[in-house]
Amino acid sequence: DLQLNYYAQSCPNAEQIVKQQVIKLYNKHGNTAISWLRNLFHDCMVKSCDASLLLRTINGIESEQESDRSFGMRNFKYVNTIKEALEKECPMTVSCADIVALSARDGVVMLGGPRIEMRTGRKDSKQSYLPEVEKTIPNHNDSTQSVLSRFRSIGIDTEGTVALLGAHSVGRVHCVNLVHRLYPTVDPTLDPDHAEYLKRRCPTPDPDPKAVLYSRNDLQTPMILDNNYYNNLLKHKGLLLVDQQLTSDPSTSPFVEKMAADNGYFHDQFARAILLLSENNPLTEDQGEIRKDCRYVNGD
Ligand code: HEM
Ligand SMILES: [Ca+2]
Ligand SMILES: [Ca+2]
Repeated sequence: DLQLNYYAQSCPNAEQIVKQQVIKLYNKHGNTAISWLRNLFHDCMVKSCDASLLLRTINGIESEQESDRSFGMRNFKYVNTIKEALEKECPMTVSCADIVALSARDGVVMLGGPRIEMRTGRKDSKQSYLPEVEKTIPNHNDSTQSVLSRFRSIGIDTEGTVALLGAHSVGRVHCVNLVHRLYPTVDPTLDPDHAEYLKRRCPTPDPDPKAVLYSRNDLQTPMILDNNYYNNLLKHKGLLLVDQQLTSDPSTSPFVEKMAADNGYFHDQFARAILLLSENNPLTEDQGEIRKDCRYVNGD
């Protein structure tokens, strides 16, 4: 079972080492902290927080990273940096799944978000579940009700789901995920001035998917996990349809308004929901393994 400080005996410095690495990486590449947060969502939502996301395509394994839903994910190579630091101190002891969880927790702190007390003891999967990704991770233009039902299926309520989408207070969106709101006509739920700005960022209706054209989610505080996301939604400056629609669905709009007015309330709800997400269906003792390299299952 998951417990606080699971590695107290087996690797007493484990959590400290993850934190040190997250800080070091943040100081070199600030956006690694953003990646750790998105990794938690994409790993924990698919089956379990089991590092299934981190496996590469090889030997019959089809990586979840190859799904369209994983578009834009970055910095996977720096997970290995964290793992290597742990292997040096305690070989084969700390799971990649716990690295996903703890790095997200520490990344959130670097981004000015809440401190979250997380339990550990997750095991790593022996599979990556590529076909499951589209069944569990919503698409950027799904309806609010379909998004809510996916989160509800892993025990996260409406308030928690609205808070989790506040992760889009940091990071970026590539033009391929935006242009349908700009061309041929501008989505009427998008602020016209913001639409002009986005058209300058994304000048053509069919961007090359390999091109790096993108816009930042939150122009005011792009690197801070704050409630400015909700203020942007109220100003019709949400980038994805799933973002903007939170203001028009009567089941979510009251929470958007409350979170826009109160950053402390947003942080409390965000912390609560991240905890639920991070404890979705963990693998226990005999169901998984501790990978030596987060990219590959252990060889025999
Ligand atoms: C309805 C649910 C969600 C959908 C459809 C969704 C979709 C997306 C899309 C399309 C992008 C932009 C990818 C790109 O173009 O590069 C993105 C970025 C991001 N998402 Fe979500 N997301 C959802 C929920 C979440 C949740 C729950 C979290 C974390 C708790 C999260 C964290 C992030 C982060 C941090 C980024 C920025 C990544 C970066 O800049 O590298 N998202 N999301
Ligand atoms: Ca997983
Ligand atoms: Ca922000």
